[in-house]
Amino acid sequence: MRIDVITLFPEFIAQSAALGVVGRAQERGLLDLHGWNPRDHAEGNYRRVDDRPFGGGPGMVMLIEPLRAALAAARAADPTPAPLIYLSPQGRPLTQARVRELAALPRMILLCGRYEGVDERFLAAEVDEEISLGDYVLSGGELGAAVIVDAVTRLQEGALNDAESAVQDSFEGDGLLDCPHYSQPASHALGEVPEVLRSGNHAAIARWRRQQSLLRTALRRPDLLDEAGLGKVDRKLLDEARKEP
Ligand SMILES: Nc1nonc1C(=O)N1CCN(Cc2ccccn2)CC1
Repeated sequence: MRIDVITLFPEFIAQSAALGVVGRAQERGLLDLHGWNPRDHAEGNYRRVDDRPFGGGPGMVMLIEPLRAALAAARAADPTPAPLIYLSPQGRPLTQARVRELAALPRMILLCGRYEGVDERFLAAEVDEEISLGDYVLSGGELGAAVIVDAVTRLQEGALNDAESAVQDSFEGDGLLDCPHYSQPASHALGEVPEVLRSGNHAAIARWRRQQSLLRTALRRPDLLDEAGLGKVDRKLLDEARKEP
């Protein structure tokens, strides 16, 4: 998969993608990541990329022409069609379902806004989709871009080893929250490891983990439970867990 990121801080994107799974995916040729800085395409001595908003008000707005030139350079670098996705609070909140759809694309171009945003004429003319990381205010779109790069790269074939795939599946597979996890020591001042996890009874362990995921989801994210469409077995497990003291 190829991802192009239009950003005033391409080094941030490169550094955030250099580590762990994403760094390994780049080494394996599973991810082809490119940064495009509008400032490299800005005219004049000061290479302006922003200016004051018409109508007054605080902050600055990113100018059309440097963005158009950076986008043109990105598209000229590779003929593969790609949607232009703008990270913004006005976008659709990012979900794992959308991540899965994006991960299936051959290429995408991510636009990271700074300041008060981008000239609306550029957005209207060029942006295919707006995605929000969540209902809070960041300093720019770069963190959102880094999140999308990470989340879609993890879904590229060959990006994860078996253990990492199992973790991904355990969280993503059924849309429930993960169960609690424990390791050494079995006994600690902070508490004991649940006996079932030390029983060696793999059926009982699987049942306990499923039940804990269901209970945790019911308590913390009942909205996810509704979406999960539980069957009879899961409902019975959850009812049993809810009755426990
Ligand atoms: N929440 C988020 N999920 O994605 N991005 C954000 C986010 O807060 N930001 C900060 C403002 N930037 C510039 C901006 C300002 C106003 C309108 C549109 N764009 C975009 C990125």
